[in-house]
Formats: sequence, C-alpha cells, structure tokens
Amino acid sequence: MQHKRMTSQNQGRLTIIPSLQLPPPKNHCKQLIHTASISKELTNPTLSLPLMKKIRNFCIIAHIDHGKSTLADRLLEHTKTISEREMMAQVLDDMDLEREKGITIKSHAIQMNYVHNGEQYTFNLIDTPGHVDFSYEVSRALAACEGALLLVDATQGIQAQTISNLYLAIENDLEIIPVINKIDMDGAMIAEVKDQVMDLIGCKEEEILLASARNGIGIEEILTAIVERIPAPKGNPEAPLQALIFDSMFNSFRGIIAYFRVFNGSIKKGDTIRFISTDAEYEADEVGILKLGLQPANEVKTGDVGYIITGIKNAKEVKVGDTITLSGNPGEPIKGFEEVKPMVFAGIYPVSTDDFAELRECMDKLQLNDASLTYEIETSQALGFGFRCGFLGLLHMEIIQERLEREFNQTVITTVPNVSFHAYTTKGEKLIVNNPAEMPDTTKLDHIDEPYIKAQVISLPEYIGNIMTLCLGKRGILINQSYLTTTRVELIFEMPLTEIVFDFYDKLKSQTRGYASFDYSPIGYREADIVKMDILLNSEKVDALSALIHRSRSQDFGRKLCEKLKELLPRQQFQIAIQAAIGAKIIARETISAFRKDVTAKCYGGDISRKRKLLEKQKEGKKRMRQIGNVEVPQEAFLAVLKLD
Ligand SMILES: Nc1nc2c(ncn2[C@@H]2O[C@H](COP(=O)(O)OP(=O)(O)OP(=O)(O)O)[C@@H](O)[C@H]2O)c(=O)[nH]1
Repeated sequence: MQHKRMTSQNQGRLTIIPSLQLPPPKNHCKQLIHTASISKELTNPTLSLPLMKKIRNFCIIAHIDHGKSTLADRLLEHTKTISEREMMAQVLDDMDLEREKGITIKSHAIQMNYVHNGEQYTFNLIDTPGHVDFSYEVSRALAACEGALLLVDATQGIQAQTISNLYLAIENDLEIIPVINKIDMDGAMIAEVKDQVMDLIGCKEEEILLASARNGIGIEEILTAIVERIPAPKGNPEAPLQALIFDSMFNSFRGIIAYFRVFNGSIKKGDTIRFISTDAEYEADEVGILKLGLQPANEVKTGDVGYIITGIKNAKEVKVGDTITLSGNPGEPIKGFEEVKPMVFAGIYPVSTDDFAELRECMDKLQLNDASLTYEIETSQALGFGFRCGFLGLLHMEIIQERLEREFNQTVITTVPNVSFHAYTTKGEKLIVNNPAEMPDTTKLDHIDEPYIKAQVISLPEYIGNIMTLCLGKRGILINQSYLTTTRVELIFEMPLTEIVFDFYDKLKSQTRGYASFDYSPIGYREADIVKMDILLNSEKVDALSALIHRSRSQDFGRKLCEKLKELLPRQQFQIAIQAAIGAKIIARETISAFRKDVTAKCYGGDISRKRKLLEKQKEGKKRMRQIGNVEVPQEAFLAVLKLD
C-alpha cells in the first residue's frame, strides 16, 4: 500500500513543508474548461467514442456528516434518476429492494443522465467506504473515477477525514471540485472555509462552489461543473478488455456481483472472461449498468461503469483491484492490484463448545461475502475448538463479531488480538506466528521480528505535544512533521503495528478531542524484544489470555491485566490467584478471596424440590462461564485486555 501524499499551494504563499514522497505542487482545480482527453493510441474511433466523451465518472469525498448522502440524493433527484416519491418509497422498501435486486441502493455506484447545453451526459457516481481499515478499497474505487466532489461543511471547515480522503483522491490523480455545503445554516463561515479550502488544495476562490444539499441550493452548478471540469474517460474501445473491479457484493440467489470500470475494450454478455490475478475463467452470464437496481445490457463499453454476474459463489474468487479481461484476447493487468493481507489476528470461539459446528457454518457463509476475512481452525485448552481469524484491522474485527451476532445469531468469545510475528529459531528456521500458542520455546528462539507501520496523524497544531507523547510512548519514531495549512499539521511516525492494535485509536481521540485522523501503511519487519506473557488462574495457564508483547511493556501490562481480571472474575468458594508470568517468572499477581454464595440459604425447611430448582437456576447462569481448572471465567474476561486503562 502506498502512503498518501499531499500537495498544497496557496497562490504563491506556499504554506506547507513537504512531507515524504511529495509530488511536485499541482493545481487540482485548474481544469476549469474541460477538454475531452482522448487517448493517443485511439486510432480507430468507433461508435462508442462519442458516448465515451459524454461519460463522467466521479465520487463524493467528505468528512463524516458533512452531507455526502444528502448531496447524492439531490443529484439523483435533479437528474431525475429517482423521483421525490421514489426517494421516500425507497427508504421504506430498502430491505426488500435489496433482497430482490441484490443491490444496495445508492451504494457501490449509480448511473445518472444529465442534459447540458442540449447534449446528454452519463454520470457514474461511485461510492466509497470510509475507514482506514478499508483504505485499499477506497483507493480502488477512486481509481475508477476521473474526478471527485470534495464536500466541506460550512459550519465545520476542513476536518481530518476531508484531508485523508483528499490524499487518496490526489494520489489517484483525480480532478477535485471543492464544494462548501450547508451554506443555509446560521453558523456558516463561508469566507473562512473558502480560505481553508484554497490553502489546502491551492485553488482559486471562484473555483469553489457553494451549496446547500438540504435545500437544493447550488445543485445545478455542481452538475455543470461535473460536465465541464471532470475529464471524460480515456481509453481505446478496440484494445483488449481491461476492466478494474472496484467493489463486489454477495447475493444469495445470484452469487457474487462484481462492480467494474472498463478502461479499454468492452465486455459483452456471454463473453468468456478471465480474472487476471487468479487466472480463473468464467462466462459472463449477465452484464449491465447500475441504475436504481441492476439494469442488464448487452455490452458495457470503454469508460463506463457496470456490473457482471458469473455465478461465482465465493467472494475470494473476485478480488477488489483485480482486472477482468477476455480469455481469447487478454489485456494487461491494471496497475495497483494488491492482495489485501490481514493485519490483526484473534481467536473466535463459540460460547458453548457444542456450538462449534454451527459457528463453522456461519463463518463459511460470512466469508462468502467478505473476502478479506481469513480463518482456520485452532484449538485452545481453555476454549476448545474455534477459529484463528485474520482481519484488516480492529474495526473489521468488530464488524465481523457484530455480524456473527446480528446476522447469524452467534454469541462468540473473541480472544486477545495480536499481529503476525516472524520467529527465527536457532536452527535458522523462520516461523510465521499468528497466535501466541505457536511461539517456539525461548530456548529454541534466535530472535523475533515484528511488523512496523508508517503512521500518519493529521490534527491541529495545539495537539502536537499530546500526539508526540502518545506516539513516542508507543515506541514510535518521528519521521516528519509538516504544516498542510496554517491550521493543519501532519506528523509521520514509524511504529510497531502491535502498539496500535489495542487502544491507540481511543487514546488518540481523547488526546486530540476527536480532532485527528490516522492512517497507516505497513513498512516491513524489524527485530524486537518480544516475550510471551501467560496468565495463570490458580496455577493453571489460560492459553486464550496469553499475549505476545514487548519486554519493556510486559511488567506494566501484566499488572494491569491481573487487576482487570480481578474486577471481572466473580468470587468463588475458594481463593483465586491471578498471575502473569513470562516463562517461569511471575511478574504480577492479584488474589480474589473466597466467598460462598449459598443460593439455598433462604430455603430453610426441607423443601427439597425448591432447593433443586434454585441450584438448577444457578447452573444455567454458569453455562455462560468457562471452566478453567477449578475457576469459572465469564466471557468478558477474555477481552479484559481491550479494556485496560
Ligand atoms: N442545514 C443543512 N443540513 C444539511 C445539509 N446537508 C446535509 N445536512 C444534514 O447534515 C446531516 C448529515 O448529512 P448526511 O448527508 O447524512 O452526511 P454524510 O456525509 O452522508 O454522513 P455519513 O454518511 O455519516 O458520512 C444530516 O442531518 C443532513 O440532513 C445542508 O446543506 N444544510
């Protein structure tokens, strides 16, 4: 994954200190008058050429709540893609429609028609997910566009996510149209926000559009700007097919639906197509364009955006970023494809060991529509059979856990998340360790390497001190500090990935009062003094609570974890010793004193059936506990590590 880059030019007053890999300053708004760019290789114009000149592929990028969905609704209304009545009906019918048509309305992509100066244009609005865990997918969606509307809330100004999304757009060489939204509001600071925008992207004041998505102000101007400023797609309709997959979704009836943008050639119904990264070939059962739902067509041509259904049932076979080409006349892969690798690993176990088979079925189904989820079976002494899962990040992990609970009705135990380490043995072997249990014995270990990331934090200058303290405390090394505008600062650190897995986001948020954006990209492995810390309950090792951690952190971490477990474990009829140990050495200890809860105490007299009932009830409650040796451990204790202060 490439790191994001940034340009900023302030009409002669350059206000930035260049960050790493800074490209030459470039005015991304300069293309006021659109000149249709036609590929030089295009020697044999065909009928699709005029069509291509009339296509505009774009996305909307914005900080959360700046009005992206509202603006998209207005664009759909103004272009009569959706009537006002449909808009209402759709909200209500959402779920049914989704099931019927197999498309989430207004997400992924939608096509609109717009008439400008008597000529009809085709707009493809491509939707992008919005979190750092999925930044690869965002970057692929942006790669399918030629332009982006950069939406900024007039009452809030430039915010963290505005900047990180802008980075991705600039990296993909998109034409940026700045739009200040919510100008109807009392607190709108139009002049100030204009200055910020000019500072940030180096555009002229007259290039900034003003709008109120809620009241429909400025919508015509935005539509006109899309026609005039965003370049038409380039490409050769006669060349071998090259179509970029920017998203996919799973439909239980039709299988995987892949969304793509054609860069060269065209794709027809019935073609034998090939996915370049897997070399798998399929017949195009259906191709088409994306209107309110899927609209089948015979062909999707150069420059256009469409979908394909091939009957594939497994999301793993259709990879975002991959290139579709034709079997008989293959084109080259489109640059930038990456195999997305899991960054964070954790065990997922059924609460009751009997439910393993059911959980397995659910995991299989979940993976069908989430190709980035990886898992394999593992066993834990404490938890029995379960899965070691790989996630793109912590948010992804939370999403999977929540989907298992909501969509599949599974209550699961998630174990301590960890990153993937490389352990080198004294015999010179290299082992990939995704689970603390796999770490070889210290006597056989030569050294351990841990993954490093380049972390980028964007915030306000007044928080520089707090961010530095936080990142340096997490073993970060400051690489660069630069001002993007007079009020926005960017800090680049190199940090161990393991340090951001637990509580980095939360700490960063509280240290900057929510005013920071954070992004990272892997930069390889470095040697580190990593130890395996075990937790013992009455001398019994609980493998599900083991963690791989830097030695300098272990003492503090062990102590806090023991304290947290003391809070979370219920008192029992005997004393419980909670210990943290590295090898044979105990580094922390807490004790829970004995306590006898006699639920039958109130039943004096000899009513044996009532006594039995109460004891049965107590047993029910215990089913949600796990027995470790003689200690009963509630579910939440396995996640204690995530709740440390
Ligand atoms: N007053 C006013 N409110 C607006 C305008 N545009 C959007 N809003 C409101 O701002 C809130 C957020 O708008 P959304 O369109 O949901 O924003 P979003 O960027 O799509 O938000 P996320 O999907 O959460 O990222 C909603 O309550 C909108 O009604 C506007 O032009 N004026």
